[in-house]
Amino acid sequence: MARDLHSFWEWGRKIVCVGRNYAEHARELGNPVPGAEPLLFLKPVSAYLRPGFAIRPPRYSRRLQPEVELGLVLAKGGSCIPQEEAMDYLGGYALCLDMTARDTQEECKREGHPWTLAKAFDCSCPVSDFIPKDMIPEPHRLTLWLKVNGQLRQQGQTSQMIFPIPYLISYISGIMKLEEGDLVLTGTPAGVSDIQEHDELQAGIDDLITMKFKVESD
Ligand SMILES: CC(=O)CC(=O)C(=O)O
Ligand SMILES: [Mg+2]
Repeated sequence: MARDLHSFWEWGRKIVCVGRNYAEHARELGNPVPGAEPLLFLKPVSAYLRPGFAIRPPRYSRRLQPEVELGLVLAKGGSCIPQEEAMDYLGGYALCLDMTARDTQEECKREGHPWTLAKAFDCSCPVSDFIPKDMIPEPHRLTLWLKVNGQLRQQGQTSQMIFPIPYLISYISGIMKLEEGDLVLTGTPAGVSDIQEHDELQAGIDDLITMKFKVESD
């Protein structure tokens, strides 16, 4: 039986993240722009954080950065989904922050380690309410934005994605089975920057949806 996607973060399965899907963001961090294939990493479902709860930086990081991203919520599962059918597997969208311990990530890159500590800690995936698919008829024509204490830090168009949504769903499902309730983070546009304790983050998709989070330490 189909489950209620409006609470996908309560029962959802995996969070698959796409990295460097916006060329300008890859360049701002001195990273190569992906060639033929997207860069993927995972977050556990324990990473979910809902508005009303504070973002708590991991104890080992001094450089926490939010990355505003469009999330894709899967309505049904499949393997090796053809690009032409990919949008039929989508139930809707969510606005997400891919919280990143940037200093830890730099160290992981230097040491050749996976990004788990930098990307998969508790609170590392703040997520908005579910947005049904029919509310966004043109997902490649959206503006994603992020303000910190009222100041605009990130603003980018989903039209700038290197790998578009049908390609991502098809590509990921050829590697790991996608399941109902899975979330795919599609990468962040340029403008990432550090945040501090007591900062207030506000993110949005155009004027369609917005969400707020405070940063607090224990
Ligand atoms: C360098 C990164 O952290 C990649 C990433 O997550 C992105 O959205 O791009
Ligand atoms: Mg990201």
